[in-house]
Amino acid sequence: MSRVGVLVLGPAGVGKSTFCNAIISHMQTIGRRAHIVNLDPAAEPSKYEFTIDIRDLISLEDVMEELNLGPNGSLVYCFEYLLNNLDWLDEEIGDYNDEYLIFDCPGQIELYTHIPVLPTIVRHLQNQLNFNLCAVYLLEAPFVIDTSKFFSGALSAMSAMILLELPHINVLSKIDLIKDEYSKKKLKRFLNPDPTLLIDSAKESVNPKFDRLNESIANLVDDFGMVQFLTLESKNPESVSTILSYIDDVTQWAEGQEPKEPNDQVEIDDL
Ligand SMILES: Nc1nc2c(ncn2[C@@H]2O[C@H](COP(=O)(O)OP(=O)(O)OP(=O)(O)O)[C@@H](O)[C@H]2O)c(=O)[nH]1
Repeated sequence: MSRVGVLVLGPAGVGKSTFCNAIISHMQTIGRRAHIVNLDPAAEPSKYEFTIDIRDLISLEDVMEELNLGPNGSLVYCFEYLLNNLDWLDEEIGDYNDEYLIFDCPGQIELYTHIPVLPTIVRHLQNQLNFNLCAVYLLEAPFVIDTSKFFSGALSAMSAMILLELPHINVLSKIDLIKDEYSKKKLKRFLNPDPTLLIDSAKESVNPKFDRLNESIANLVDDFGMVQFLTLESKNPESVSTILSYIDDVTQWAEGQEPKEPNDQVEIDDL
């Protein structure tokens, strides 16, 4: 018996729900069972039905209306409410065994970087419900092709990695939006870059007084192995399938397989 949970994380609008739908669709096609767990109390309707939906427990709209709070305060309230009612989640998850649960998380990254909501849920899923978990952290490819934005995105991914302490897969989403050769070339530098190249590239566009800071960040990101990104185009089944195979590996779904080196399969020239 094994339970696999995939936490899909990343800033607002990066393509988390689209990826959740794409992976469910792909798994259905190949005859595997998976379900979406919606952890966003403000979620829009999805193509696939949520098997478990936090909005059945509490919704952002109700909290804003009844407690007269703003959207951020209401979101924090919803999660504190969930943490006080984790038995609801236990009951909903019930007996889902031998299948994937894909957790579609809200885009407010402070929920995993500033307040310990997701770390608490993660420990609960691991310790009480025996989940094998991994985090898939999405960043938008068109956003990160500037070095300074890449640093900012990589640091936010690293922060989630350190806080959640889970096997972590970084993904650059919306790769189909990188069309011109110049941008493709720039993006290629970020898939598995040399820190020296990152530093040189930062020097091209950032005020020299930040050189030492950028150098430290590039080395830190490199030391943590954080600069390895897979690429995702949610409409492309092959791209979704590649990410699924990494998830299978890190969650040991497919036993006996050697873990792959991220980026081995990334062929930016094929874009
Ligand atoms: N071109 C392109 N657009 C995409 C891709 N994935 C998602 N989008 C678009 O990006 C927008 C946001 O996608 P969502 O899946 O709602 O993003 P999200 O991260 O779940 O958003 P929040 O729940 O608000 O944090 C939508 O208009 C999607 O159609 C992709 O691979 N390529």
